[in-house]
Amino acid sequence: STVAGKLPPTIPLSSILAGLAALPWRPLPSLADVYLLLHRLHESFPISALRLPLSTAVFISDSALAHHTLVVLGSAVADRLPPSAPLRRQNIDERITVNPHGDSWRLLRRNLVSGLLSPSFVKQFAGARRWALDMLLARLKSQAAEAGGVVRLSESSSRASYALLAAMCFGEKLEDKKIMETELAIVQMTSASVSTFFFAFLPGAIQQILSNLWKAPAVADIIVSFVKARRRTRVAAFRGARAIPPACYVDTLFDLELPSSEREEGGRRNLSEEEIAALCAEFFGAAGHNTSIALEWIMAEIVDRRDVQERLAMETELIMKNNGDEEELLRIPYLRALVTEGLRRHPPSPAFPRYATKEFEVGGFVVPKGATVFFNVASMCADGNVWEEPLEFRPERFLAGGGDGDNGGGGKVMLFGAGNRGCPGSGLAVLHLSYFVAHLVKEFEWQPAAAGEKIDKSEKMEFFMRMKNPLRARISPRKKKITSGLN
Ligand code: HEM
Repeated sequence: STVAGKLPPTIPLSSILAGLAALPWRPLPSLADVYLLLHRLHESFPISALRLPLSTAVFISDSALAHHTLVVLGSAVADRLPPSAPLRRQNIDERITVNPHGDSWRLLRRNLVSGLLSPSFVKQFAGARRWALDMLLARLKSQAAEAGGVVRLSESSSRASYALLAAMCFGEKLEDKKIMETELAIVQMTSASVSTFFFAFLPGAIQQILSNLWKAPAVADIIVSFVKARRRTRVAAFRGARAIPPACYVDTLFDLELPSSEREEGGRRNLSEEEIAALCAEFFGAAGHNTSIALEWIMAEIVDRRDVQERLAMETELIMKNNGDEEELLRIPYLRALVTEGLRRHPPSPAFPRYATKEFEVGGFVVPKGATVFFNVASMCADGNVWEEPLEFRPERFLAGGGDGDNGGGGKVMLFGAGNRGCPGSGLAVLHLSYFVAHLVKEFEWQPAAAGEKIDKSEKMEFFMRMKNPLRARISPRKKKITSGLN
């Protein structure tokens, strides 16, 4: 039945044109353009709609409305927009991020959450984290030695982040060249899905024509080859009668059974190697770049903040005295506040889409069934009605008594989405960020590359919001401050 009420206001064409005029020109607007446009328009429009010929896009830029929609009305937006025809041809439909709310989605998500992301599994990878960190520190030291103390963090940090994820995914510490190739493959797959995002809004027949003209790249061979290699290792172990418990993401996927197609009703089936590779690619895509981009932003914010670095180094050092295991690291309130504030100030995913599976009402407006609902995270994080001085980087706001709540913003931060489809990897992301930030600051003192230089914090929207000019900073070994008298 129809809910009484009206559709959210449409942003006037004049405002959209003014916003578009300010964007770089492209023949087809990309997802990135939508994000940028939204960000510029959010203040006047906490909720708005754009009627397209075949569907409606709704944009929510207000945290209270977003929270209500995702958490209270959750089931109304429990799906994401189905992939467009050209992307469907890749035979990679079984993915957590895009599967409709149903059995396959539930099984795949549960497999990830209760497998790879479970506390015991995560703990198992402490060695891999140390290995990736050592790789990062070594690269930074050699860069600094070559360039008079100056480093560029982004390349090294994304390599370390991919190395760690590859270890979690394939159970193997890959050599540098293979990590680089994996990273490249994921970047290519991600940009293909970004550039075809708008296909999904076109009529089916046009999508079909486009899918004949343009073929989305299949899952990269390199990822399929890692899956096959892992299968061989497992078969060899079984032959040797060694029962091996699942040790990485791929292992859990080999063992998983999904409901099978209509042909064998009620039956179950295992995933094919290509499907497993697609799920691995999804894991890298969801976890890789945004973590390393967030790390770069956090470091950019603290390069010229000696006070922040010293406080963190001091608190970390005190904890490290007691063994310094990762669980202790996560209990340092200042570190947690710093990471959360970094994510708030520079959310790597500035918006995320959902799909309205039924008509619903929010903020006095009606969102029609079939609408794509975009949650505009960047606007919520920069909302002056919610945050005191939102453009300032102030970790203290997330400490008890800090004014903005001591529990990650008390529901005000939507960094990881919310509700039953919210990001399942938020804990892992925060762990990895805390781990890298704490060690980078414990190991080095960070300063602008040239004395007195201001860090350029301009943004550049690709699939993620990254630094337009990658961070360059000067590092030197940190001198220990804590004297024995403090212990
Ligand atoms: C800084 C890092 C990260 C950010 C900012 C981030 C952000 C997000 C956001 C905004 C969503 C959409 C949530 C929603 O619709 O409510 C999402 C979904 C998702 N994220 Fe993350 N994420 C991060 C790291 C990770 C990691 C480390 C993983 C590892 C497994 C991961 C896996 C996923 C998956 C599988 C989904 C889809 C969930 C579903 O549709 O059921 N993310 N993420």
